[in-house]
Amino acid sequence: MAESRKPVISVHDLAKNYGELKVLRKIDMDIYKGEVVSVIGPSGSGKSTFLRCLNYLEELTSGEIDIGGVSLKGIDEDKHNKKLNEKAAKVIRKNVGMVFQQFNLWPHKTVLENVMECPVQVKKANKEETKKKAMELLARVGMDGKADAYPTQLSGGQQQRVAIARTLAMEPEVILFDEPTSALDPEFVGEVLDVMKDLAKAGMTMIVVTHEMGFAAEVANRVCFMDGGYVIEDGTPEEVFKHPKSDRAKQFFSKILNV
Ligand SMILES: Nc1ncnc2c1ncn2[C@@H]1O[C@H](COP(=O)(O)OP(=O)(O)OP(=O)(O)O)[C@@H](O)[C@H]1O
Repeated sequence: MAESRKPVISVHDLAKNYGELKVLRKIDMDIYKGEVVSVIGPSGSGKSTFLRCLNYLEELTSGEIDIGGVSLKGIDEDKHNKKLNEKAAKVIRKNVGMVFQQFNLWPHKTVLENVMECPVQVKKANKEETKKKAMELLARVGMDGKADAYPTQLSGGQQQRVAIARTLAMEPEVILFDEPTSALDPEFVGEVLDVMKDLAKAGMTMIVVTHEMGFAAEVANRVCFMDGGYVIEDGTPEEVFKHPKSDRAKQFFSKILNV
């Protein structure tokens, strides 16, 4: 049992500065297999920066992130950590997928090619097998009928579902979602959330920066409320939404939940 409680991601004393601006101040967090963590908080509180540090899209100023035994370390402690981080990131990115607000599909590749690209190029996987698997993943997100379409021929919701299939194609252990529905017209939000709900049900470990309080309340089993570069609430949706300890969270929820 002890083995299963080993965190998938362990964040210790993480800080991130942009010059003088202290964006993340001191983050300590362990994330376990199968957890669906919603990261919420006011604009500018550091949510996206935190997520981006987890797969080294941002350099860490200080502190440490451990993912599956591979570490990223702050460069304030030792400048040489930058080189080590770059090496570590190559391993980490194979285990940690990311879904972006703006989908980031390759515009000149078809839907199927988008999903096949990383396994074939990065993992050097067999093309025929990858194609079969890519079609299964497209079916899983309801996009197998559009395998030969190009991204510009799709709605935002459809593009985001393809982006999720593309991420799944790398068989990640964890998926990071950075405001995956924020760029969508309201009518397409539900279809993307439904795919994310299915992933959560299937046991995928997910960290989701979102303004969708409904998703956070219904699907997440853990909610982290960030403010000013700190995680100031961390608990079940019930605990954080209904019984926040901090005045800052109480204020924030009373505004957005209209209570
Ligand atoms: N590359 C950068 N260079 C300088 N400052 C940055 C950079 N990226 C983010 N910031 C600043 O860091 C702070 C936190 O940004 P971040 O995007 O992490 O916040 P957020 O909580 O995700 O906000 P939002 O909900 O509006 O997306 C903001 O003040 C932002 O302007």
